[in-house]
Amino acid sequence: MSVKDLVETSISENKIAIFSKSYCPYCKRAKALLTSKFPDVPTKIYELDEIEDGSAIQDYLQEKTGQRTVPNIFINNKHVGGCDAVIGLDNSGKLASLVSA
Ligand SMILES: N[C@@H](CCC(=O)N[C@@H](CS)C(=O)NCC(=O)O)C(=O)O
Repeated sequence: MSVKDLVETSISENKIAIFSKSYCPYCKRAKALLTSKFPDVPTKIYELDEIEDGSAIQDYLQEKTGQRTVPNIFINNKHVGGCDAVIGLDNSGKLASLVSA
C-alpha cells in the first residue's frame, strides 16, 4: 500500500486517526485526552518514529494538510490539527460533537 493510500484509508476508516511520535509530549497529551474521553471510539494511532514509512507519511501529511508537526489529528475524516487544536476544541465544548458527527 502506498503512503498516500495508508493515510487516506486510515483517516476514512477510523473516527479518530492520530499521527504521532512515541516520545513527543504534545502527542502524549493529545492521545491521553482523546483516548480517555472517547474510549469506545475507533481510534488508530501511528507512531511515526517506530514505523518504516514514518518519515514518508510525515511528508505526505505536510503535503496534504500543510502541517508537518505531530500530533497530526483527523476526526471523522477531517483534519483537526495538533495538540493545541484538540485542547482548544475540548475547552470550547466542540470536541464531543465533532467526534459523534
Ligand atoms: N503546537 C504543536 C506542537 C507540536 C510539536 O512541536 N511537535 C514536535 C514534536 S514534540 C514536532 O512535530 N517536531 C517536528 C518533528 O518531529 O518532525 C501542537 O500543539 O501539536
